[in-house]
Amino acid sequence: MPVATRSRVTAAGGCGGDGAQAWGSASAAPALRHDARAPREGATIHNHHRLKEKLHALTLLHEQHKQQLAASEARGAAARQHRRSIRLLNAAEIVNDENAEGEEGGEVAMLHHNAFALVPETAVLRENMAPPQARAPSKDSHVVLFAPPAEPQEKENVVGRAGNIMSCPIKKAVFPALRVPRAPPSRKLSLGGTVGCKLKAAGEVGVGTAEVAENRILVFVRLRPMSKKEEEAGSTSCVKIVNKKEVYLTEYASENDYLRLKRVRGRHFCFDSAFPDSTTQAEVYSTSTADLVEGVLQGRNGTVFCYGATGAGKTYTMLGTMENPGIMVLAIKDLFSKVRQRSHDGNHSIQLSYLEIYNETVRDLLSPGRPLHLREDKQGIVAAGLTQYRAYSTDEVMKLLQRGNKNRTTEPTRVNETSSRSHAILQVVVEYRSMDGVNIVTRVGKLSLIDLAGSERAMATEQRTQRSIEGANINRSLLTLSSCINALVEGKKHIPYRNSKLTQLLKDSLGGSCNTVMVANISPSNLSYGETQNTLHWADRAKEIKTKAFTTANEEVLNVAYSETDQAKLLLELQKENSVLREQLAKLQQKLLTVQAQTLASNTSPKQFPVPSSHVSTPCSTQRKVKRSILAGNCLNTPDSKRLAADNTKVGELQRKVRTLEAEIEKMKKEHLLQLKQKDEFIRELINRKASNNHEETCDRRVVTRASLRKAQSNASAGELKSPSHRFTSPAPAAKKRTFWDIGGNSPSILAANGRKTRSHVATETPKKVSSMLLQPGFARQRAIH
Ligand SMILES: Nc1ncnc2c1ncn2[C@@H]1O[C@H](COP(=O)(O)OP(=O)(O)OP(=O)(O)O)[C@@H](O)[C@H]1O
Repeated sequence: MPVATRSRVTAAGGCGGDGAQAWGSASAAPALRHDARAPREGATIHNHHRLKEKLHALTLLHEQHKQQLAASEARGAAARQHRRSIRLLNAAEIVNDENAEGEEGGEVAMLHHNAFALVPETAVLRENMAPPQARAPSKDSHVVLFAPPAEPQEKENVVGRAGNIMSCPIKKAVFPALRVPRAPPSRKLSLGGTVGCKLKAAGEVGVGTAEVAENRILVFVRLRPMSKKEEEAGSTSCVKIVNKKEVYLTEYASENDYLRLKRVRGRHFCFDSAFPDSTTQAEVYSTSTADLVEGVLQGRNGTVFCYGATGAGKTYTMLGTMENPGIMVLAIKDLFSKVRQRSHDGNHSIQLSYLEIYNETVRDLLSPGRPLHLREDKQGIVAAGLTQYRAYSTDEVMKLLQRGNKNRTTEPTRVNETSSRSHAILQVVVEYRSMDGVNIVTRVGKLSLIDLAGSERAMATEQRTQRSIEGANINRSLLTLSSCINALVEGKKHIPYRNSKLTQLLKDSLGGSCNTVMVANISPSNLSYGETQNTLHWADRAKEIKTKAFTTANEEVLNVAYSETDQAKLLLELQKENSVLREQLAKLQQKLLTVQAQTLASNTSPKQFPVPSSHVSTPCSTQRKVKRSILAGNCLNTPDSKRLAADNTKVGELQRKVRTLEAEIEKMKKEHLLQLKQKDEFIRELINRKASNNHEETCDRRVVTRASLRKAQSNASAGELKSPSHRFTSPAPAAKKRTFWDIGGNSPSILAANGRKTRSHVATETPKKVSSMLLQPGFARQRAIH
């Protein structure tokens, strides 16, 4: 962070002097108290003298002690070994070193403890001198020797407020020279492994499920391995993960700095968890994020953000590589597997969006285009027009992530070849619906996974112009982040969220109802000491941020009586009625055809009779002529003519009947068409109502069609998250909601004109150089750490 840390440093060499004072005063205290009780008159000079004598005696005693030590060292120091082992035992008790450090770590710890163990003896007489054990570490081994920590009067990071334990409230315990920072109080709504016990299983959380608890941001620190570049530059390790919670930062004076030579400065920090460089991605995920994913499934919002200097390992932690996927990938996998396990008790839908904040503009990474605007609505701060994808499988999400990462702005810096110059936020919204008797239970949880841009100072990037602007903007947002953290810690009423886009989007995570985790990434190199110190300082501050007690799940219960189910039923009934009407219409049409066929047949039948040729042209002419002949009275009363007349009458009747039927069918047709039209309109209206309800309630902008309804119903009946095959192949066009921003915004020329580079640009420009998994089917940049 741009704000300099108030470094509370301790000088190892100085500890001797301080130790001597402390020791001397501690020993002399009873005498002083005794003297104070003595009568004042005539005793002052005498007391002073006695005191001087005592001090002298004590000094002598320690001289002897020192000589004894030297002698015992020469003789093999059997007795001292015994004493030391006792002290080590004591020290181990105090440190409460819970972790089972490896063989190597154990060795370092021993050296550490030995250094502390000998301090009282050596420190007394050698003011401002480092104890013999606190020599400079070898470059090859990267073993850090720890000097005794500072005395209490040197601490500035003491307990601030009740309950807020700062990083270094090191207490003098059994062994006076060793002070151990107390672990931060565990979050009451504990997410560290106990969430499963505290939170009810999915489906059991009812409305207003309450846990009266206070919440605070959990802070983890992750140390990355030393990079090849750093090794080549001859850097040494300045960070030590002492145990599962403690980090010790050491600053070595340069060889030319005679004033501070041998005065090794150090500082202890304590976090919810500290990950050494050997920690796997899975370990980081399970400790930091797994419980948040569980919470999201139960309707609680969760945020994880990685903070640290450029090249400290933020993107590695968040995205990882193909071989070692990071938090984002592991969280998505976990989410889908959990949803699958619970598919029997409801319907889950997963939607995601991916955006970046670059130079104070918000961009959609999945559908790049024009900048998005932030606005506040019921759900909090949202980016208007951001694409929300409905995802059905992990593979689909992976593809979306890869696509988004290619669009992310990157640039090489001095420290990191493919440095992310923007803050990236992946948001996953999980919606759960189930029927509970007559009620529909809806639960919505949002998981935000954030990879922040490097918090380096301008020097670290060694760039001018564009990089300087970027740096200024990155720093602006991170400065605002630090201001917000400060304001939240100090309990101020006004929190300056609006000062940057990043803090606006993080508003919920920092000060809202959200389970928030911060992963502070640090480099071990002493060349990055300043950045590491800053990162640890802000991580330490962030520990104190209290988020609102998040006791109730984002859950809603809808009465089925007048709800979606009712509408769905009505729709079904109407559809049924429609199909019945259609059937009726088809039958009538069939009937009409039959009648017409009969008519035709009857019309043609007179041909079979021996009719005078003049009468046999067409049925109509026949009829006319017959009529005429009858009217004229010139008709012969023959059997043939009688039959003809009867046939004609029959035909006439049939024709009338046909005409009546035709008219009737036409009428029915019209009526049915009208009815169908009305019903279609009604259905459309219902659908619109339903869609607007959905939009208001869940911001689900899908357009519901009868087909989708049927699909949803069948999915619900199957009781699992189904994945239509077309969604696997190309989810993007189908799921895309935002069309406005697409107009001309995605052109590479526009991006180039903006002076912004994305990973896809990097991929096209320098295909050989890029070993990044982000640019290939993978996730994060891959750079060898040797
Ligand atoms: N824990 C780790 N184990 C192995 N390699 C790591 C680890 N952390 C980081 N690295 C490597 O260090 C390099 C820099 O890491 P990364 O890109 O994640 O840094 P960053 O903090 O995101 O930097 P920037 O802010 O500039 O984007 C990468 O090559 C990455 O693979």
